[in-house]
Amino acid sequence: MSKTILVTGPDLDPAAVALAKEHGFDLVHTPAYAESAVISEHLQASGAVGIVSRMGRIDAEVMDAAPQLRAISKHGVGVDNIDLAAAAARGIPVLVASGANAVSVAEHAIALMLAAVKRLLPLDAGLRAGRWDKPGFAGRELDGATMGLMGMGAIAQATGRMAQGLGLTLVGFDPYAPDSVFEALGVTRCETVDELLARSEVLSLHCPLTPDTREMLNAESIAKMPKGAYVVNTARGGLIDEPALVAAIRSGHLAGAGLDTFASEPPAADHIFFQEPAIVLTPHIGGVTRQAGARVGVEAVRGIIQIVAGDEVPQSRIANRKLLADAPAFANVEK
Ligand SMILES: NC(=O)C1=CN([C@@H]2O[C@H](COP(=O)(O)OP(=O)(O)OC[C@H]3O[C@@H](n4cnc5c(N)ncnc54)[C@H](O)[C@@H]3O)[C@@H](O)[C@H]2O)C=CC1
Ligand SMILES: O=C(O)C(=O)COP(=O)(O)O
Repeated sequence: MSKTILVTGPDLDPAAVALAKEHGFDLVHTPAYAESAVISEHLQASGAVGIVSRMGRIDAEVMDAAPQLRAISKHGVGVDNIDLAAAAARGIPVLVASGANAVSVAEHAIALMLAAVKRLLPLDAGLRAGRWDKPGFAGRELDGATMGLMGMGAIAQATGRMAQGLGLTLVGFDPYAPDSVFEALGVTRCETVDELLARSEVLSLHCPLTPDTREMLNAESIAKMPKGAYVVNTARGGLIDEPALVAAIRSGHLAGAGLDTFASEPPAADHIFFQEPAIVLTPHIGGVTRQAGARVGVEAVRGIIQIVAGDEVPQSRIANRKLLADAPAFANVEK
């Protein structure tokens, strides 16, 4: 059996590369943001038994190009780019590195919030262009404001803790999280998304992108937020109807936004966000720190090594565990 792992995107952290090498695995790469057909070609040419998924879709077509494939490891958490059902139908576990990048992404959410609320980028740009934009400027304090957390998982919890340090009060919505998660952090549980929206002076998105959450923030739902509120999105761009967000800022209903992710990445050069100075933008970089990169890379590679070796992997790390349990025995894999 081949001992090759295909990474869809840039190099992994050196610690992950070393772990692969130690276990006799080679790492090969596709270009960043490769189309499915290009990923398929790389899988066939390399005979890879595992994929570390960073960029690009891993769909049924890709899996069918690689009957030798044993495991798919997300380089992180969000598996919206992977067809979980197609993987389960082929007996392929999809692994996630839960929590491994949570602190880095939470720090990024706080940075985006502060940059948007304190208008750091327009003020910096004005100063560099020779303006002293102090007369007439009125910022806002965050102490005492309410932050709404959409999703109460690892990143939301870390963001919430940091926001509490700045004096924000927390409310949250997560239909799947137990009360204990809210209670441990002192977060008021909202029973509906509408209640969350109505209470959020800063709304920070931390839920996965699914059919239920796609464009959950649109013209209608934004209208339910308080006037002058801010949106922070370090989760997935597809959670937001992007033109509706810009329209709400231009109408004065929202005061601004801090966004790390786009509905389509990388965005087109003329993306509507680039014309709106009240939006602070970063290129899906929240989890890209040396510290998180080491933890995530090692977890991602370790998961593939364990599956290939037939070792137990904690069920909580398998994103398609329920689908796998229901799937017929897989006949198409080289054991
Ligand atoms: N910007 C970046 O670099 C990164 C972005 N992400 C994104 O952040 C998301 C959250 O990551 P984690 O907190 O680590 O994941 P997590 O799995 O710990 O938490 C996600 C939470 O969302 C909840 N949820 C699911 N459906 C929901 C719904 N319809 N409404 C409200 N809540 C819902 C789940 O119950 C869970 O508690 C990921 O799905 C990913 O898309 C993750 C890591 C890096
Ligand atoms: O964990 C996630 O879902 C991510 O978005 C991580 O992205 P990355 O592979 O660190 O560029």
